[in-house]
Amino acid sequence: MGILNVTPDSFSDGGRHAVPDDALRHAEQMLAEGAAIIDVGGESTRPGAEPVAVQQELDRVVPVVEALVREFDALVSVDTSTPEVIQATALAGAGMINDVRNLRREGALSAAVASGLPVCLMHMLGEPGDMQDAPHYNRPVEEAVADFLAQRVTACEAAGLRRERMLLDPGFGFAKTVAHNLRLLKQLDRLTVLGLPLLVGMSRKSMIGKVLGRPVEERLPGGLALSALAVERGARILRVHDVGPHVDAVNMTWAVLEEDSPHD
Ligand SMILES: Nc1nc2[nH]c(S[C@@H](C(=O)O)c3ccccc3)nc2c(=O)[nH]1
Repeated sequence: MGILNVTPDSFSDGGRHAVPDDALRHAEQMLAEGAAIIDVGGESTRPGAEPVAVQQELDRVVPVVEALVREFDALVSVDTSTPEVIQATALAGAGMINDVRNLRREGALSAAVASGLPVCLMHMLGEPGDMQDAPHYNRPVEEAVADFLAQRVTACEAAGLRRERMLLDPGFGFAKTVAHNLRLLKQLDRLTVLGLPLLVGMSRKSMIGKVLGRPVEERLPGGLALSALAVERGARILRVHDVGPHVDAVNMTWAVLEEDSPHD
């Protein structure tokens, strides 16, 4: 899953129905490098960011989804928590909803159910603005995350979302310390018991920066190690910036995991 950030300053004419060519070129590059999914999102998850106005998010995201579906026939995932954006992008041909707030916004869950699209349910406590204020769990974090996700699956199922339309994501970096993130990856296989595909997003995140002391532009080697470990422990979708290198890391990991010739 290649990350496509569509921020207001990437538009030439203030964002009114313009599709930034650099967004399309970036998506084309990621698809050429082997991305199966393009994740289109505004900056709604940046900690402390002021909430984006609905119309502004629509103007920013819908034209890009339309262009990606038209130009590349790619599976387009939409990174949004806004019901109107879920509805509009589903109509525009989006193939998946990626809401880091777990459809908790008023109307989001019903919009997701009505869209019939697959939904990624991700663990996060609180909101991006305050989630990193000394996150604390009074039990092993992987148990807290597994229980949270199991509860979200049940709640979404009760609202009409079919289980085979759900993906799970432990939410690396959301309301977690570095130790929480490392332990969550070490125990990632425990989430596979829920029987749903796992999506993970660790690319360029501070968990890499804090362990290796690397700035965000030098975190690819650390990220590749995490991708290999995540696949080995059951992840099936990796949300990344540098698609090509992660495709190689995943293919290398699969070559090892699938090797089963007992002898030459
Ligand atoms: N499903 C899924 N969606 C995601 N969206 C993101 S935004 C994140 C980033 O660093 O990319 C981020 C976090 C905080 C501020 C800015 C950007 N992370 C994930 C993830 O881990 N899983």
